[in-house]
Amino acid sequence: MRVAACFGAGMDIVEPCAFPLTDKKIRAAAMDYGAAISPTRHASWTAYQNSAEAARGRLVLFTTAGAGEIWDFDFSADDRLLFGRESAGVPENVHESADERLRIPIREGMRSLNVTVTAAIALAEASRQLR
Ligand SMILES: C[S@@+](CC[C@H](N)C(=O)[O-])C[C@H]1O[C@@H](n2cnc3c(N)ncnc32)[C@H](O)[C@@H]1O
Repeated sequence: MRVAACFGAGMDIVEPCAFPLTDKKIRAAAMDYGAAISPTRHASWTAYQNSAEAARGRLVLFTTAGAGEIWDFDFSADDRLLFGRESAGVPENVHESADERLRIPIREGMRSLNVTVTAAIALAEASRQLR
């Protein structure tokens, strides 16, 4: 939430979320950034896909199994950036729903970045391109 707030991005949370998020926990996690961002919650992937939030732009999934490197990708202002669970990434059907699948290259032998770091790198690169 802090990363999204700092980069001026909106935020959606699609259940099942890896973090046990109650409204109270969301407020606590947001600290004083809560005024700057108010995540929209979706009960399931299907609910998200049928929502107004999902009606525009490309769905750009960040995944260690990404076909393309983030550094070669041209971001658009209405792209929706999608990140997976800390434990297991995204399920196969979500992976297949994405319009684009991007990888942040990391050192060989390293499994993955954590989701917040991934989001920060992705939003920083998108902001750099669209500034
Ligand atoms: C800790 S990772 C999930 C690890 C999980 N075992 C997997 O293989 O997908 C959490 C999320 O961060 C993002 N992520 C982590 N490292 C990444 C990388 N190098 N490139 C693209 N996305 C990455 C993905 O969205 C991933 O679902």
